Amino acid sequence: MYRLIPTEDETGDEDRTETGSIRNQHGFVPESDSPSKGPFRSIFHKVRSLFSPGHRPRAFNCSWRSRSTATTPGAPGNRSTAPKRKHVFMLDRVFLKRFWRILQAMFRKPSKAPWLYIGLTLFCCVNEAVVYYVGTIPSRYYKVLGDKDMTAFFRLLIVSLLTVFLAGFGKTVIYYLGSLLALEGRKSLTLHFHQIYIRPKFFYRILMMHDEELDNPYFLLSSIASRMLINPIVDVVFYKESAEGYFRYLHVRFRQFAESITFSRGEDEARRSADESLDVLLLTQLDVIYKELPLKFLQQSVSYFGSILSYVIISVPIFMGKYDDLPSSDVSSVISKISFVSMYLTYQFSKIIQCGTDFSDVAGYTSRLGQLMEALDEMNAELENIAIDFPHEESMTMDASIRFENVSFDTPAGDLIISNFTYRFEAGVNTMIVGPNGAGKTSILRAMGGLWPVAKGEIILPRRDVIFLPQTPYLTYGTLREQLVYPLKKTASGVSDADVVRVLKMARLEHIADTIEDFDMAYTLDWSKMLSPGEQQKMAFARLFYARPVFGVLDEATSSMDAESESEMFKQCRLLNITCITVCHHSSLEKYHQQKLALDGRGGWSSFEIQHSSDCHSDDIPISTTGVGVVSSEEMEVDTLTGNVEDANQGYRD
Ligand SMILES: Nc1ncnc2c1ncn2[C@@H]1O[C@H](COP(=O)(O)OP(=O)(O)OP(=O)(O)O)[C@@H](O)[C@H]1O
Repeated sequence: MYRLIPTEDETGDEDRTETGSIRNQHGFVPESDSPSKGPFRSIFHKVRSLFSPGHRPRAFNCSWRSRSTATTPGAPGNRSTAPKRKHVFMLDRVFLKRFWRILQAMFRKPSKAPWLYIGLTLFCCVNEAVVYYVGTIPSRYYKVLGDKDMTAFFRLLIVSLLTVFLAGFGKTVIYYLGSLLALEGRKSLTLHFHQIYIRPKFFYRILMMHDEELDNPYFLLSSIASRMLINPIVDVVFYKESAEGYFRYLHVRFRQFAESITFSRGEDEARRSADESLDVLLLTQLDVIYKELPLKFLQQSVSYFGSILSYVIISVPIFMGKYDDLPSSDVSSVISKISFVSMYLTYQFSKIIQCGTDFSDVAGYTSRLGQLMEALDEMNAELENIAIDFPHEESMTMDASIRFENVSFDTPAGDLIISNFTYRFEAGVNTMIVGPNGAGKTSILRAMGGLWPVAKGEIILPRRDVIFLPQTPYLTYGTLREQLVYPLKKTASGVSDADVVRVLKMARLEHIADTIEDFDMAYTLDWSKMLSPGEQQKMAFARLFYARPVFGVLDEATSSMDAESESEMFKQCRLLNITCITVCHHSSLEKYHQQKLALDGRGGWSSFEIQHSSDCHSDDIPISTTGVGVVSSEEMEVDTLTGNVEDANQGYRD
């Protein structure tokens, strides 16, 4: 039996529940928040609220930076009072800055995009000259036919056929170069994002971060037409892209949780949310269509107007008698030429207007990409500013240990996890971390792994000798050999077949070695679908046994295994000298550990040596007490496994 003093803030846990930003998240604001003018308006309103700064899909809800927003009106945790702020994305200095960054990313070395762009521009210029020449051909026909000049006619015929082919060839090359440029641009931009986004520490952080309001205070003097016609489109294109992203994300989640949804008969709910998000998406698309209508109208009108204008222009000199001296064939030729030139000019003018529509799309995408880039920048700066962010890495010394020195840190929502925590995980001493749900057991591991920053103190660990095993391991697509060496795919070829079989046997997965004949066959099937949850956890242990680190940090890593397999995993760890730091809920795991670290869920903690006599469970004696949770026989009893104050020791007696 052991006792803990609860910290002064008895309500801490409840507060966390109420203000924790992940608790109250829905894709949409409550109906009461929506305008009451029918479902159409209501859904439209949802479009805005869905992508308002306060909204985030569930997995994206946390940020240390936005801690204050978690408790302010309009923050995710207070959805019902969220003000409906409207984001407006405009053509302004921020847009230009973002656009410039995107261009830099697209055109950076070793991309072929710059050369393609230069080639495309040159070709377009040459082709424009050819097209112009083709356009003037009919006027020459008027002339040669009017003069009944057969030689000139056949000469013109050959020349015009050649130029027409040349123009067709030019258009095809332009299409080809344009497509290559699009592919190359996409490749360099995506590689750029991969490079800055999928990398240590960053990946997790960015997925956990908040949407930030990246409004800008700057405005450039853009034209009135742009303000009136293009800017509204930029705005809606942004929302359309967001809606598209959310819609796809939802479907990815359905795929991921298909089994759970089916077990809980959640198909109707899934369909409802899919339908709803489709409504939102379609409405944003409709919005884009409506907003583009004025531009389309202008564009179409200009092109029709051009054809009439040409005759208006030519009528002036004709009625003024300027061509009275010319033969009628020459007059027809002049009329044809002038009409072509004016139609050509109006066509080019309408293309400029078309560019406005296209550009508004580009501006919408730019807003979205720009926001992502800025968020990544901020995250980067944040990481660099956190002095004690990533635990110090040390190479292995004789004194192998993981040390927390006076460490305090909070959740991203600002709730205290642990305060002044000084602790040493010794190599050779298996330690279990226990405490009620939400006490911060996994958070300690997050801090250890550098996923969460610590506000104070220092964590020192021999990082290369620590491997983390989460409750749900990540299984990659690929061969069995690659699965075992994950994440060091390149080293897979160095693993012999005998080694593969050996570690699989240790992890009680020998049947997989029997089933799979070729360890290098890349299975297109998802491994996580081929293996049961317990087998997936065993695969993670197989990786651990292969890597043989000094510390294996196990976050409920055996929760899906049968008791015998679980025991086998700890036995193998002992044989391989892997020290286990285990987050768990079951007292049955005590027999594999020598030390216990108990969190009380209020920032307090305490540590105990586990006595391994047959009836000793209720007699655990605290061997060290530091920090907030000071042990005292006079204080409240807390069962650190269940977190249940009344039920203290019940689990042990059982
Ligand atoms: N990304 C996050 N943003 C905000 N709060 C979080 C986040 N992740 C966890 N928390 C909060 O941090 C607290 C500690 O979470 P943690 O996962 O460490 O608990 P735990 O002790 O491992 O719980 P369990 O026994 O249920 O696994 C919880 O209150 C949880 O709501």
